[in-house]
Amino acid sequence: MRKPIIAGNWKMHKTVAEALAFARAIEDKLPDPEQVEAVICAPFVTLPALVEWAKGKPVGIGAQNMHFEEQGAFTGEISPVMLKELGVQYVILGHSERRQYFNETCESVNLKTHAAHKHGLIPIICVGETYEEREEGQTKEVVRSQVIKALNNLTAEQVKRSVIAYEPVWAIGTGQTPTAEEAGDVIAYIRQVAAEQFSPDVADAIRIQYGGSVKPDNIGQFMQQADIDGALVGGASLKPDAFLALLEG
Ligand SMILES: O=C(CO)COP(=O)(O)O
Repeated sequence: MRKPIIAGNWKMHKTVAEALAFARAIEDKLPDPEQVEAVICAPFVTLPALVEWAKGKPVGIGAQNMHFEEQGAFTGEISPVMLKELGVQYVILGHSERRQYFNETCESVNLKTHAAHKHGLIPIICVGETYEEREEGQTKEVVRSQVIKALNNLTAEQVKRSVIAYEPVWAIGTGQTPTAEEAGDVIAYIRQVAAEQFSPDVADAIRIQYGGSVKPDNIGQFMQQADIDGALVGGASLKPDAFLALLEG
């Protein structure tokens, strides 16, 4: 059985003070970790305070990006070693905003995925088609290529520990979503790609989230799809009540 994983992606929101105010507002209301894995992916500068706060609580803390090298002359970058030392457990890789604005490529996502596993971080690997690609009927082709490249040369055990987030680019921050059935269909296809690239056993273990305009009032329909194992949520994860409602499904 795959445990659902609901992750908030705060993007470039919240100062340390705001992050801690959020943390205090949810800390007594977090759900049973046997039922759902709750994760907050926050800006780098808030991670030390959030990791400290999260100790012993049923919530994991993640970063939103990292470099693939352990150290070096990469001004402005953060390495997996630095995240690991802090006690960060997850890292979002290949988010469409990073692909669009910060030159992230399928090749760098693959290097980062290997680096994440080397340092014991769980990668949340984002894939998804643009509006134009969807209009041209290329959704599955695009997603297939992104998944195969991201997972290239990983071991079966590493893939099983990875999380994939299917985030159609046109659904991010727009209030538009595919239907739950459409999202479920693409996610089932991603599982099929993982079965071909690795094995049915690996495909059965890897968790695949849906992301893109997920809110408390629509998460239930996505979670009802057999192949959808959770959600990666932007805007709606910023408010304590909404985040708690998302965790309740
Ligand atoms: O990009 C997203 C999560 O990574 C989705 O953002 P929204 O939930 O704000 O659409």
